[in-house]
Amino acid sequence: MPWVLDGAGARAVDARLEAAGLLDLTMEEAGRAVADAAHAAFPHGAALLLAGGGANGGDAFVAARHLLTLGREVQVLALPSRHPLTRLNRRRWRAVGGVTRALGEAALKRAAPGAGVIVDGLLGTGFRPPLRPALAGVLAALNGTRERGVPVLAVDLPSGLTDSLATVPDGAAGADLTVTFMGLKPALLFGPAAARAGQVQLAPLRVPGDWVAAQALAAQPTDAQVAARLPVRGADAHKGVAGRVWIVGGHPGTVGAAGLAGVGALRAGAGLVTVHSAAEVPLLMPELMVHRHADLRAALLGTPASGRPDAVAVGMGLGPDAAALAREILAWGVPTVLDADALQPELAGCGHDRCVWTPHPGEAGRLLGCAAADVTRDPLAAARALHARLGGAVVLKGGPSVVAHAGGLSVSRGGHPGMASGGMGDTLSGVLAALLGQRLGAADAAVAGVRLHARAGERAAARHGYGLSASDVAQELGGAWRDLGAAGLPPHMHPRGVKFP
Ligand SMILES: NC(=O)C1=CN([C@@H]2O[C@H](COP(=O)(O)OP(=O)(O)OC[C@H]3O[C@@H](n4cnc5c(N)ncnc54)[C@H](O)[C@@H]3O)[C@@H](O)[C@H]2O)[C@H](O)CC1
Repeated sequence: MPWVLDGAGARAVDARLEAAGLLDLTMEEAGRAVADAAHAAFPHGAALLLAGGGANGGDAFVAARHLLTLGREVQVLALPSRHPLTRLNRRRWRAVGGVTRALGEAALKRAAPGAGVIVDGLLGTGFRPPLRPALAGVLAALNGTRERGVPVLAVDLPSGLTDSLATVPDGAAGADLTVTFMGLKPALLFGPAAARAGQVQLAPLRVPGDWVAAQALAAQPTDAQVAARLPVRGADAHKGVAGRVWIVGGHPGTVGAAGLAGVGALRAGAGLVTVHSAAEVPLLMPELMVHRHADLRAALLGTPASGRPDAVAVGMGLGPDAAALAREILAWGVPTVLDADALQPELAGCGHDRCVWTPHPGEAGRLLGCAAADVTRDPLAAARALHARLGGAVVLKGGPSVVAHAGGLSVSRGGHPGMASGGMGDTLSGVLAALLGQRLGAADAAVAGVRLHARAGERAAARHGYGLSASDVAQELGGAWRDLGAAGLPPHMHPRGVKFP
């Protein structure tokens, strides 16, 4: 299981490693992983390693030693070594004949132009902004060299990024490849910080798995683990057992939202999908049942309990009265997806444990009473706060999306930037409602639905290129299901029982 781990979590694991006398071995393994990655990705020319005073610099000294044994020409520029293991590995570097010169802006500018790769081991999880002026010039020179075409490999995270945040502090370095240890740092997953890190490789290191799991902020389930959450359908299934789903949405001007949610639900396996709207919703698929109601509220609330669906998605393009209608639907107690106009602060406390709430950062800010920028700065904290307020499962949409539920946080993998287009969230709501209708709990539906949708987006991008429509993505949902490895498996072979948060 790949974990998401911030600097505080990594330090807690380090403390256990140190108490066990293993921290030196862990740094050796970390530095060796850096050397192997640098040699594989940038096999030509001299390697120039930049070592800071902390343990991040210690990793760089270890990497220098291993690059030498791999036959590379190696230069090291270093700040004074403060961490005991950094001093130890600096001595070991000298013991194998390595030379260390003092790092400064001028020394870097002299050494960098001929390098085949620069390894940035200046600042890792121990960095606290703002950047001190003495290092600002060094990082500016590093960025300038990279812009002129010399590739940079960052150790753990690019120097000057804050491990747990998606924002980029002034003066931070960029990298082409980042080799990170034990767990993915949030900065490597979200927003502009992630864009600075280039390609990310996780070196889990041979640390007891439960030590890392105990400190992890979130999980990033594999596709096999996601597949284990998808519903299993017997060979004798019929539409009545595959879930009756209602889509409640649409308003003059936003009728497509409800139709797209309906398509998402059908493509994610719902047995019967009915769209209820106060407006004329286009019939995007003839298999959808579309009802226009002069009085939507009266029509829905007049339904006897026996006629209620197995799952509802409410809010997509629903318009100004969405919160009142959503409140009454929530009182039914049926599994419910709340999206778009139904994501209103006054509904906090009205939900139940079979609800999935699907805000994007703007809607999340509205629910939390903060700016969208506060949400995108620390999406894990925002998702946790939303779950504390709303319960059930929360899908904080983004690239990647975060799912918060009673078992913890889960970060989705994959997707495609072309999915940033109108209607994509409506389709997701339909997918989630379909999974709830097929008897998945809120957490399973949220984790599996988000990955299914992201995988469909990857497939749509492969087929259509960059600009993707929600309809393109919906068409790929069946293939995405198959890609995840779940469809067609008979129940006794289905990989259920894999537990993860
Ligand atoms: N558990 C693991 O994942 C392992 C990680 N390792 C590496 O250890 C670093 C973290 O090491 P630490 O000594 O705690 O901190 P850093 O080396 O990142 O930074 C300390 C260094 O930075 C200076 N500094 C702090 N803030 C600023 C600032 N604003 N401006 C300038 N300089 C600053 C500070 O003075 C120190 O000198 C982790 O990232 C991994 O690379 C280990 O290898 C073991 C396993």
